[in-house]
Amino acid sequence: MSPIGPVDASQVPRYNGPGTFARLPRLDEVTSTDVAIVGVPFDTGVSYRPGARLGPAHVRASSKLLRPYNPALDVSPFKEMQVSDAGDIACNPFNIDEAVTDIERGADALTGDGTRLLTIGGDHTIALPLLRSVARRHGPVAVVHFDAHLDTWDTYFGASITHGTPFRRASEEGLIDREASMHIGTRGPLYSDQDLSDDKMLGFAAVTSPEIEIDGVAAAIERMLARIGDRPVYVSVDIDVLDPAHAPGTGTPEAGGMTSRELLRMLRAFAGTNLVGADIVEVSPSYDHAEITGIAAAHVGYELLSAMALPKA
Ligand SMILES: N=C(N)NCCCC(=O)O
Ligand SMILES: [Zn+2]
Ligand SMILES: [Zn+2]
Repeated sequence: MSPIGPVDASQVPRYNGPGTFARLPRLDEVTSTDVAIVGVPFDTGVSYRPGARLGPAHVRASSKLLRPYNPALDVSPFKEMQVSDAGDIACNPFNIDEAVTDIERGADALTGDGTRLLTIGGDHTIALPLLRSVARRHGPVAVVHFDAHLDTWDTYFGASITHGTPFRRASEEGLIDREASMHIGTRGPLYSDQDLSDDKMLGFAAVTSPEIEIDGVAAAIERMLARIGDRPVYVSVDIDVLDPAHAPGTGTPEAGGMTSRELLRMLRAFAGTNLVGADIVEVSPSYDHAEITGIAAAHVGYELLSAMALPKA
């Protein structure tokens, strides 16, 4: 049976429903799914501007213009595999520990049959329970983390699970492959130079935003692919990796970031890799204008799905 694709925009105008990502079918409308899109509307872990709990609905609404064929990778992702929208994981907004358990259980329930997840957040806290779930299936994974921030800080106000700490916890818990994980696009002021030495100890390499400017995207892709090799890879995209000009709708914006064109090109390089899951986080719609950030996030999702649709090299 061939996959059920998106609603045809030549038959039903794209501003009509449904409200699923890319107008794809809902999970309960398909018999099985290869990839599920799932929202995690959680933002109790933020340290500055809130609002990412409204990210999943915003990114879905901004994804209506996506078309079925991706010329950059010569693939029709929704023909190659069944992709469906699983709705949102309900998680406790008042208790971070409980929310993290809710998210991990929700992810486990969706992936028990081998389904891969593309998660729309939510703040970056959610990467921790998502990685716990992924590592249970695949063992420690190569994490490629696109972000202005390291997110390997230790605690904020004594709290160990926040949006600034998921990758330190993931490294401590053995969820990531310390030989193969890296940040892309990091930049901006830190608390001290110890942030960088701690980060290295935790197993992360980095291609910083200034390095991308100086050496170019091709060199960044080369370093990224060399680092991950043929390991199972999990991609986490904090939308604030983009310059605020390309993604104003986010909670902790930092000047001097990547363009959306550079980011989409880097994501296409995951075609042929063993991409076991991905998330897009930190879209905060109340700071967005003209859906700039929502549209960027929707295209990020589309390129990740396209890469997932192509066979492993
Ligand atoms: N946007 C994410 N994920 N983290 C930013 C944390 C920055 C800070 O509070 O210092
Ligand atoms: Zn960030
Ligand atoms: Zn982050």
